[in-house]
Amino acid sequence: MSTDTKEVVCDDCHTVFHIRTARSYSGSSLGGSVSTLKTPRIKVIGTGGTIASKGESGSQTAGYHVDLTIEDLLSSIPDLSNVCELEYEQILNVDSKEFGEKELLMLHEAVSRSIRDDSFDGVVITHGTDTMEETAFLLQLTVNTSKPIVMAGSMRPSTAISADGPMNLYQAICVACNKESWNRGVLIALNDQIGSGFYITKSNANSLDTFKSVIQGYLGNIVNNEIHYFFPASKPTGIQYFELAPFPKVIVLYAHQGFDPQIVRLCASQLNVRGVVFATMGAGSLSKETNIELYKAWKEFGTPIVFSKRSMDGMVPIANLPRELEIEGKTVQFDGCMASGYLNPQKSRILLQLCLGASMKDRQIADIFKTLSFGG
Ligand SMILES: NC(=O)C[C@H](N)C(=O)O
Repeated sequence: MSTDTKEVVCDDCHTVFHIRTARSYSGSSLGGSVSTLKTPRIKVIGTGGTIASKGESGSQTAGYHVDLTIEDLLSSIPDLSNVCELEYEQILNVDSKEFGEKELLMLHEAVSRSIRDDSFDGVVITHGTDTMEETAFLLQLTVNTSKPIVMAGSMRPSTAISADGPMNLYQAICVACNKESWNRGVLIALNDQIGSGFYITKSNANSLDTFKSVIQGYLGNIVNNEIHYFFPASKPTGIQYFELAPFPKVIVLYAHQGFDPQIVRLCASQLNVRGVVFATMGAGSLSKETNIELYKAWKEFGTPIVFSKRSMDGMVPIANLPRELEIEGKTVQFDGCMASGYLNPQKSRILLQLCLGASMKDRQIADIFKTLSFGG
């Protein structure tokens, strides 16, 4: 494998990045799973996460730290030269809890640039699993392409006995090489399964079998180098694309018994919050008092409120929104509330940010949620 290293300075934050590119050349395709005649060419973008982490011993599966480059990771996979040509780029090396606007913009730029490059057949992103679903959702709504974008991560650090990273990354690269992966949107390939980045969520904080979208299901399965898709290629229902604009401040509030409704006013009045997503109880339940405070915040500060849910599965239907409220004997119309449909709070937050970034008003935002998050 030949390697070139170049230094690039980020215009935005002036950070110096060492971008390493390497190519491996190969002959045969992989166990019948690669259906292109030419050897696929894949861009791998490294951002960090547990997959790039090291612990002190083989049995340590918590308290480890990011310490491996994407080059280290790729060189731990022996069979890659039989699969594709690849080029890699390290844009970040952080735990995914550190992802914010700056990191997302950097990743978005690197993905868009790689997708525009006709020489690449697909893109693989290594990423921490904690916020992988958020990044996948954002990319899904901001990068319009038929090429596969596949996210890979791991639940065990590279030093663990039975580390899952190398196989997960290998499989993600195989998924990106596969012609059947085109036109399916952003994919998350982990633990032998392929899921839609639009819907899938991390369901277990520790287990290898963590990414689930129980109602929507998996798109495919990977066994012994074979990739099996269960359905023909399609993207999530109602998909549409947004321009990336500066992210307006949108927060998620978590509802519970005894929730203090004053928090809503505090956020809107003191913290410059432009939108609120609520992880409601059940399918849109908030106390009467909380709904009244939400209405007041919307009236006074124009803060749209998205009603999402604490439960991993199910949805918030429009019928459960508090569209009419009784306040001091008068009935008021609360048009600033929207139902998240099937989207969880963290994905709803990103959608609300994209809508607000596009200067959309309440009704347009409600329409976007209806089109995008109700599965048609
Ligand atoms: N499994 C993981 O990747 C968790 C890690 N904390 C991260 O998200 O970066």
